[in-house]
Amino acid sequence: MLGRCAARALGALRGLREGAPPARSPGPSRRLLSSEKVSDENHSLPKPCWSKDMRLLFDQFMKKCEDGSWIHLPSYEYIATQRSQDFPTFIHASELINKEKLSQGRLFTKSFEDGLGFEYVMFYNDAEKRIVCVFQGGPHLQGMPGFFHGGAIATMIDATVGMNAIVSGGIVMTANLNIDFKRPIPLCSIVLINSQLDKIEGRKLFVSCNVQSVDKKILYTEATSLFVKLDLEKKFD
Ligand SMILES: CCCCCCCCCCCCCCCC(=O)SCCNC(=O)CCNC(=O)[C@H](O)C(C)(C)COP(=O)(O)OP(=O)(O)OC[C@H]1O[C@@H](n2cnc3c(N)ncnc32)[C@H](O)[C@@H]1OP(=O)(O)O
Repeated sequence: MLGRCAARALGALRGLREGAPPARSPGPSRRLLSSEKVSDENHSLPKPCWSKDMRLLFDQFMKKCEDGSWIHLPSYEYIATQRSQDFPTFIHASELINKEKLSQGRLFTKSFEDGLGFEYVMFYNDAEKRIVCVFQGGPHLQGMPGFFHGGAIATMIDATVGMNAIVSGGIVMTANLNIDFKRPIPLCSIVLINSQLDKIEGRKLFVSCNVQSVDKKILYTEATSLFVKLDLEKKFD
């Protein structure tokens, strides 16, 4: 059975609608703060740009979801801020945030054309409080020729441990992220990001992770992180 936090966070990720379809859906466009129309497409479903191996891993994890021990997490390009009722103070009280610009906000990892940047899908195990992210990085994530940029790896790590913290604890922000880059990751390869919630102390959530090759023979990266649950009474300005 999912914990309350996880269920709420998952509900938020699904558009804050109980029972909203997690599947790819051509459904109605969302209306953000401006009149701009945006897509409701769930990007965590197979696309033509996914490699055969990525698709295979997706199918394997979807199989694990059948008994309910794993959950396939949806992901969207846009977070409709007026629906993010869990952090109204944080989003709406700050005079620093230009509402028109906010309406154009787009999740960083979803701002590349299909196949060129971050292609990924995450699976969550509530009993073990962990997430596995299957990540296929595209050619526009290059750093040293032939390898992924360290910032791109850090981004995917932050997204994965961040999601682990959100589904485990609610609305959090990254306070600290330590990364050991042990081996360069070949450009366009597929890797597994294994994230684990280690402990919760008050508002602090400690999450660790590693990045491995699909056959688990190569340990590319290790990381530890601290997420702090937002104090919704505080103003960030
Ligand atoms: C509706 C749902 C929608 C969901 C939608 C999902 C969308 C899909 C998202 C995918 C996932 C993306 C994940 C990306 C996540 C980011 O990228 S977040 C962006 C980067 N992070 C930031 O910009 C955060 C900037 N920092 C801050 O705003 C504030 O420092 C924080 C982190 C909120 C903490 O501030 P605060 O609430 O005032 O906390 P504070 O009282 O100072 O400290 C609380 C405790 O934490 C400790 N602490 C704080 N900072 C540190 C630190 N750096 N080191 C060690 N200890 C620390 C303090 O010592 C204190 O400890 P105790 O005394 O309680 O033992």
